[in-house]
Amino acid sequence: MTLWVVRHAQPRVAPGLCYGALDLPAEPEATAHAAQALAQELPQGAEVHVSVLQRCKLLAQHLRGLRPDLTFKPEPRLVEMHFGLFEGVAWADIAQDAMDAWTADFWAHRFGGQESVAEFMARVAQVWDACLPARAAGQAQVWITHAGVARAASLLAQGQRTVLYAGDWPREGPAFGQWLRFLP
Ligand SMILES: Cc1cc2ncn([C@H]3O[C@H](COP(=O)(O)O)[C@@H](O)[C@H]3O)c2cc1C
Repeated sequence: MTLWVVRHAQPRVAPGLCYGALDLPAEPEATAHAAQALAQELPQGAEVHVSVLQRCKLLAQHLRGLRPDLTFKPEPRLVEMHFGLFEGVAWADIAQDAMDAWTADFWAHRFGGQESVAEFMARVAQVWDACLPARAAGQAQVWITHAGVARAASLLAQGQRTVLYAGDWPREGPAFGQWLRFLP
């Protein structure tokens, strides 16, 4: 059964800031608009796993109002990758050395000192695997989450669980308020 991976609507953030797990608010109007579109798309009785950051919770809250048939579960493992010391810092103000250290060891380095791509992929893979039995049993699954998580899901859908080189990290992800669909 299908898995929908939905990205929250536009967050309120200055352009050029590095934010991953920073708990930014989402634009209320854009969120309401995204919920309307999603409410028309999702099948009856789907199970919705929601990142615990407020930009995702707000979209889930709107969706709940429109679709009382859905069930919602908070899922901390669907939060965006944590950039540690660099959360809330302008990308332009992050030292080139820090960027280079990450590129040199993309998989295992903790950019900002908090979380590596390996650790991030491992927690997203846990949720992916946990959803498989329900999908196999015909229960549609939905994640309300972030761009990095959606890219991780694209890799998992192809059976790829390791990304050793920065150049192999997917470029394309859903735009704000949009989603990817993974068929059975
Ligand atoms: C390896 C990696 C590199 C990233 N660079 C930016 N983001 C992620 O952090 C930001 C927050 O996403 P959202 O707006 O959906 O909450 C985005 O720019 C997204 O691409 C990354 C995520 C990962 C895993």
